[in-house]
Amino acid sequence: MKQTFGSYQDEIYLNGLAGVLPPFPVSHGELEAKAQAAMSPSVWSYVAGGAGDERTQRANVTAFDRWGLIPRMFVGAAERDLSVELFGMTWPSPVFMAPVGVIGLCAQDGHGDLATARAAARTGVPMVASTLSADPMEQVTPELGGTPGFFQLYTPSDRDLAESLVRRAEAAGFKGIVVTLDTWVAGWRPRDLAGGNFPQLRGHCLTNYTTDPVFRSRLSRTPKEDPQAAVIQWVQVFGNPLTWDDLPWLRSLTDLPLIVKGICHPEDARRAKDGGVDGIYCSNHGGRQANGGLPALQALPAVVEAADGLPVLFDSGIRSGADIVKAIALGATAVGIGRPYAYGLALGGTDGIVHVLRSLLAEADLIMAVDGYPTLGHLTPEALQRVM
Ligand SMILES: Cc1cc2nc3c(=O)[nH]c(=O)nc-3n(C[C@H](O)[C@H](O)[C@H](O)COP(=O)(O)O)c2cc1C
Ligand SMILES: O=C(O)C(=O)c1ccccc1
Repeated sequence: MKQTFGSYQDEIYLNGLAGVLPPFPVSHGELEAKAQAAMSPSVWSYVAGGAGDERTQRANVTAFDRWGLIPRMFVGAAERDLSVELFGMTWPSPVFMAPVGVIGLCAQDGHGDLATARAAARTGVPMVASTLSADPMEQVTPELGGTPGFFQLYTPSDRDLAESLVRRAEAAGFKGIVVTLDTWVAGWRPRDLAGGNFPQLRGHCLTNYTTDPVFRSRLSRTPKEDPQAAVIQWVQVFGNPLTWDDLPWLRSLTDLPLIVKGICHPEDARRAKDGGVDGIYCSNHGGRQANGGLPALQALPAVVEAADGLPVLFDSGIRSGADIVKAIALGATAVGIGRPYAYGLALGGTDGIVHVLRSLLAEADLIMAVDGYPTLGHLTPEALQRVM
C-alpha cells in the first residue's frame, strides 16, 4: 500500500508560501505548553500528571534517547509502506490512539470522544475508546467512518455489568476488546491529590455506566434523579483486582480479538498468550499508575520475545515520529499515542487531533525515507544502536 504521510510537510511549506502558517504547534514542547494554557487547571493536572514525583512518566520519554537509528544509504526508499496487518485488518500505519478516559473533558464542548472518533475517520488512525467516556459508546462508533475502533474495558467487579459492557461494544461495532489490567485502583497522584481533584468522583465521564441497563438496575433512582448515588455505585463496581483465574472468563466474554493492556513482564506475556489472548499491550499507563517503575520502552523487547509472534501493542512516552520508528524497531506491532492527541484536542477539537496525528506520521515516514527503511519489516533491532 503506497503511503504519503510525509506529504503533510509539503502541504505545510506550500501553505507557508501563501503566507499561511500551521494552525497548531508542530513541536511537542509547544503543543504541551499551548494545551496547558487552553485547559482548566484541574483537567490539565489530571491529563498531564502522573504517579508520585513522575519520574517513571519522564523516564518513559527519555528512554527513547538511549536508542539511535542507524541511517542506511543507497536504499532508494522513495516510497514507503507503513501499513500493518493486525487482527485480520490492514491498518494504513502502525499508529493508533490509546484509550484516554477523560478525553471528553479535553474538548471545549465536552464531546471529546466524538471528536476523537471523527479524527480517526479522517486519518485512518484507529481509536481505542475508553470505558470512561463522556459520550456513550453507541454514539462513538458511528463517527469512526471505516476506521476500526476498539473498546477498552475497565473490568467492573460486577460480572454482569462487565458482560453487558462487552455485549454493547460488540453491538456498537467495535473490532476488539482491550482489557486494562493496571488500573483496578488509582495510583498515588500528587498533582491531583493536591487539588483534591478526581474527575470521575465529580460524575464526569461515567456515561457508559449510567447508560448501561445492568448498572441502572442496581440503582433505586435514575442517575439523572440521583447523580450522587450513581457515582457511589461506580466507586463500588469500578475496580476488579483480576487474577489469572479470571482470564478464562474474560476470554469467554467475546469472540472479538482480546488484548490485555499493562503487560511489562515477559512471564505475564507468556501466560496471557497461553490463556488465549490475541494481543499483548505493553504499557505502564504513561507512568500514571505506579511510580518507580522501569520505562515501558525498556520492557518492550523481552515482552516481544515472550509474545512469540503474537502482536504486541505499545504505548507510554511516544512524543515524536522518531519514537514511533524506534518502538517498531524494538518489536512493537503497533504504537499508541496518548497525551499528545489529548493536547491536540484541547487546542483545536478534531482538527487539532488530526494535526497531531498527521505530524507524527509525517515525521515517522520522513525518517524512514531519510534513513533508508522503506517498510516496517525493515525496522528490526539491527536498525538501532544503544547510545553511549
Ligand atoms: C488523561 C489520561 C486518561 C487515561 N485513561 C485511560 C483509560 O481510560 N484506559 C486506559 O487503559 N488507559 C488510559 N490512559 C493511559 C493511556 O492509554 C496510555 O497508556 C498512556 O497515555 C501512555 O502514556 P503517554 O500518554 O505518556 O504516551 C489514560 C492516559 C491519560 C493521559
Ligand atoms: O487516569 C487514568 O489513567 C485512568 O484511566 C483511571 C481511571 C480510573 C481510576 C484511575 C485511573
